[in-house]
Parts: sequence; structure tokens; C-alpha cells
Amino acid sequence: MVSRFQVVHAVQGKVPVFFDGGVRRGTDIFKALALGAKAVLIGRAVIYGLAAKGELGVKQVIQMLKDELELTMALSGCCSVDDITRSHVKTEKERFICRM
Ligand SMILES: Cc1cc2nc3c(=O)[nH]c(=O)nc-3n(C[C@H](O)[C@H](O)[C@H](O)COP(=O)(O)O)c2cc1C
Repeated sequence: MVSRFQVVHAVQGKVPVFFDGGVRRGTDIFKALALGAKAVLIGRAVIYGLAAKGELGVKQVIQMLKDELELTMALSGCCSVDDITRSHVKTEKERFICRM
């Protein structure tokens, strides 16, 4: 089965990619950007916030995603989103080679 992250990787640099679906954490945004996505779209995460706490919940979800993305960027040595590159993520195959 091909994952959404693999699809982004496959078309990287050929067409602008908007990553849509399953974004729940800042690390998901980081990974999508690292694989070449120009933007990510968020559906249910903000709906969950809306259902739980209304407008405040939506703001909190967006702030949480922003905080998590910024933390991930800081831990990866990225000062801006333009600094996030393909080298910041590994495929399963690359991870396997690293373990050998
Ligand atoms: C309440 C709700 C309504 C949606 N309505 C539509 C729609 O009318 N047409 C459409 O193409 N996608 C619709 N979507 C899908 C979103 O555009 C988006 O693709 C999806 O929610 C992203 O995945 P995520 O929810 O995992 O973030 C809807 C999503 C939600 C949560």
C-alpha cells in the first residue's frame, strides 16, 4: 500500500502538492513539507476543536499545531519552513540501511 507521504515524495518538484488528510500533529506538517508539499490542509482536527470548545477550541488546535511544528523545526535545526528539506526525513528503506 502506498502512503500519502510516498505520494508527496513521488511528485516532488513536478507539481505543487497540497497535502490533505490525516494531519493531526505538527510533526505531520513537518514531514509533509520535508517531502515537498507546498501546504497542508486540515479538516477534522479543527472540527474536533470546534466541537469541544467552539471558537476557542479552533484557536487552540491551530496554536497546538503551530507550537508542535516550531518545536520540531527547532529540534531539526530549521529556522524557517524554507530550511525544511528532504534530508530531514527517511524512508523505511533508508532507516533499514542506517540500522545495518
Ligand atoms: C465536516 C467536513 C466536511 C467536509 N466536506 C467536504 C466536501 O463537501 N467536499 C470535499 O471534497 N471534502 C470535504 N471534506 C474533506 C476535507 O476537505 C478534507 O479533505 C479532509 O477533511 C482532510 O482530512 P482530515 O479531516 O483528516 O484533516 C469535509 C471534511 C469535513 C471534516
